[in-house]
Amino acid sequence: MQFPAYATLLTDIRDTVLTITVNRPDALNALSSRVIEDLEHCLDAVSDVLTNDDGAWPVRGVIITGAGKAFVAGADIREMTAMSPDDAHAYSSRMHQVTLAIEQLPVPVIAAVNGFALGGGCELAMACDVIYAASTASFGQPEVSLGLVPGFGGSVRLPQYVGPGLARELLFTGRRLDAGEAQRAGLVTALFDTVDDLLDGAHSTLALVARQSPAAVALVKRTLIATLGLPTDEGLAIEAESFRTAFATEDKAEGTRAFLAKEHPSFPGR
Ligand SMILES: CCCCCCCCCCCCC[C@H](O)CC(=O)SCCNC(=O)CCNC(=O)[C@H](O)C(C)(C)COP(=O)(O)OP(=O)(O)OC[C@H]1O[C@@H](n2cnc3c(N)ncnc32)[C@H](O)[C@@H]1OP(=O)(O)O
Repeated sequence: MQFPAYATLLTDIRDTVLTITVNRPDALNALSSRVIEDLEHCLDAVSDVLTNDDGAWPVRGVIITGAGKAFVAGADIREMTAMSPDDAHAYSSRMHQVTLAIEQLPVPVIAAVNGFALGGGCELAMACDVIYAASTASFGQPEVSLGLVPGFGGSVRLPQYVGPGLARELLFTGRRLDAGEAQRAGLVTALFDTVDDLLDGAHSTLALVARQSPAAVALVKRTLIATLGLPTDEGLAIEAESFRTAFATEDKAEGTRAFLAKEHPSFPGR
């Protein structure tokens, strides 16, 4: 799978794992209009390749990380100074579509947070399926210190990650969490000493995913997102439908066959 050269992103595919690196280190990878456009195009390209039904899965997992000492230090404050309220609403809506595009990718997306994940950076990480962090990472939603409020999903996703009480404290104070506090709060799933260990850890997790049924992994991601926050009975009804869907897949036939034959499955991917 080939990607065009993006002005603000680096892309690299290794062993079916696509790594997307936000690459504006001089501005701590701040989300400019150009970064947003590049993210939209890159995610569209991945989605186009993965939403066919030929069973080909050139990408089984995605890592999003940042170049230099930041993951993403938020929306570009320079660009926002001249932004009108209507433009701000339009960009917020565009960024919401970026988060939804990440959620709709049929493969797991790991945010490998290597440094500052603030404002839109923390929100980008929370749109991913799992957040891994290096000990150098920090998180926060400092929008109130700029006279702003979150515009990239933080008001919705932060309470889902850390609970309503801590989310309120973080959004009201704008204070940061270091990597350890972020892990204890449930925002970070795994903590690594160095950025190299962080990226290796994310690759290792996605290598384990790549050994599983692509169709089942895509289906369970879809189910997790569809049921998030629903009343239990409604969530269970969606799960039952997903269970039905799995039984119609070639992967289910292969997975159950291989187990009984005491073989490793060779999943068709559909
Ligand atoms: C017209 C089109 C506009 C499209 C763009 C806007 C899209 C809007 C989309 C909406 C969705 C986003 C909504 C989000 O919820 C809102 C936000 O994210 S608000 C911003 C939140 N982030 C912050 O407040 C962090 C700001 N940065 C800092 O506090 C500090 O930089 C730091 C991270 C603590 C690091 O401090 P230092 O180590 O001292 O480093 P410097 O401060 O010197 O920074 C180095 C260099 O980077 C520049 N920079 C840092 N952060 C940003 C930023 N967010 N935007 C722009 N530039 C940034 C900083 O100015 C320095 O540059 P230099 O002075 O060297 O030129």
